Amino acid sequence: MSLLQLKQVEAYYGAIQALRGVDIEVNEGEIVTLIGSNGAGKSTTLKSICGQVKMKGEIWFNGTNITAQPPHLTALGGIAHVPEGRRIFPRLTVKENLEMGAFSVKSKAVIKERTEKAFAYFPRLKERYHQVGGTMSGGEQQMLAIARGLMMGPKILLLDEPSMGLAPVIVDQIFEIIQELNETGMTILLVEQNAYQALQIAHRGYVIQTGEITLQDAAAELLRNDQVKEAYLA
Ligand SMILES: Nc1ncnc2c1ncn2[C@@H]1O[C@H](COP(=O)(O)OP(=O)(O)OP(=O)(O)O)[C@@H](O)[C@H]1O
Repeated sequence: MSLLQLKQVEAYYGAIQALRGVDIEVNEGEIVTLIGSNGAGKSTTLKSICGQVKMKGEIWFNGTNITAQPPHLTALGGIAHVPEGRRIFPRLTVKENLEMGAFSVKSKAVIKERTEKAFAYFPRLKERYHQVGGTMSGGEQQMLAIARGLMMGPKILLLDEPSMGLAPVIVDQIFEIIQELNETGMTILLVEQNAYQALQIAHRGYVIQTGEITLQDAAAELLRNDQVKEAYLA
């Protein structure tokens, strides 16, 4: 069943058009990856889902038209956006960051349960529970950013370049956790420049070039595709 659907999405920064007729569908239970080079429009695609950019076209989520819905409502509605660059609260502890992620959750029991669940995926964060976020390593901060996204109990995770700037061994860990999250039921839209690794864990993928989707296929097919190999896997 289709959980998220972008229909003919166009996005603009003032006079600059960043997306042109983007159609993307994410089914429940899938990892879908959106790959493309610098400036192709990957982050803008996620921003358009979360109401952070001026757009035309339609966005449907879980049977509801959420086009241009403001970001806090998208979050409340079950979409967790983990933006590029690990934007955690650097002066707050791991605990406080996670609590901020659950901003609308009133029940302490639910917050506790979700924190425990997050620790099951990210044991490192449990060890760092009272540490100030900004003093942790890049990989730990990325883990915290994802864990914070989980605190609202979302139906889908939108991940913007979780591998950016991290050492290869840490990237492997992050991708493993993404796969685990998916195997335990989370639907994921993964934006990546690291096409090879993203396609390894994804079910399907889309290629975006200067704001347009130029290819879409099963991830395994994209890994074999000559154009993809030449442009993104070299
Ligand atoms: N705030 C902004 N103002 C003006 N133009 C912007 C803005 N943000 C992005 N753009 C432009 O929109 C286009 C798409 O950018 P976007 O950030 O979505 O690309 P991306 O594929 O995510 O690449 P990157 O990995 O570099 O973030 C680019 O041409 C970029 O220069």
